[in-house]
Amino acid sequence: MARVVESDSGSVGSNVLSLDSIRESLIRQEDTIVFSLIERAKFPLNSPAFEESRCLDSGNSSSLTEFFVREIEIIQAKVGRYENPEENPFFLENIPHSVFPTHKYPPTLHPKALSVNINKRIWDVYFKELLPLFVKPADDGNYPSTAASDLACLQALSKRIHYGKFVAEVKFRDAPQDYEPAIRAQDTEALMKLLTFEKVEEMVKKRVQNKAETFGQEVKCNSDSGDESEKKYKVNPLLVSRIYGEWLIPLTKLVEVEYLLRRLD
Ligand SMILES: O=C(O)C(=O)C[C@]1(C(=O)O)C=C[C@@H](O)C=C1
Repeated sequence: MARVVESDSGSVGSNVLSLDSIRESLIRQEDTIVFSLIERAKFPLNSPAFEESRCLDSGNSSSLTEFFVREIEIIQAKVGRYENPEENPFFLENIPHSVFPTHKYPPTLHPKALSVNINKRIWDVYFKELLPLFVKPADDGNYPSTAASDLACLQALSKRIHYGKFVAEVKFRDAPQDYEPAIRAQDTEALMKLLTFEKVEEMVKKRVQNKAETFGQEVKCNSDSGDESEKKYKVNPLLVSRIYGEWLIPLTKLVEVEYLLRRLD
């Protein structure tokens, strides 16, 4: 098995995969996710930005955040973002082709991978369930910066969750004899059982808690580190662990199952 070319951004650049290399990438992505949550916590909820249709463009009814994400995705598509199988747009329907020659990514995934996109669900989960947990319930009117921060979170979460396609592919290649019967039977429960490693999940949750403690602690100017119990964090580390345990890991597993169900098509 397993020669893997991995870039510093933690992305997979070869069609030869291993579970270790994929997990390394997920670990690197934790940094991006934890930092993006910490950055978002600078702003209050600012719910009118994503709840109210405020667009003044004729014939266009969308929230400021939706408008912002759509427009940014268009420009990012034009420079080739979505040629990369690790990236999945939120607004698929208006994604243009790249206007530059693009890198030819090795065809690592089954072609049906393209049809696995749960960004609508991620959008709803993020705004309705996650965001209210870690930002102040207030409105300071600073919607453009808030929307930019939301986009950073959404893209980091979406990439992590859709990485489930790569995890599933490598698990399938490592043990096709185990996965094929469950895929042929379209047995989601059996697939879920096969791909679950509870010990790994526990490690992930503990590690992201540690990262949130390390990256998000308030740094004092004197060398006296003081009483541990007085330490303050920009985002509650236990909450970051919970976000992984209750949302990110289950959604990643959902993507794994959805991908596997199509793997023999
Ligand atoms: O590392 C794996 O094997 C994965 O499938 C990823 C992941 C996760 O989301 O972190 C999901 C399912 C496993 O139970 C363990 C971890």
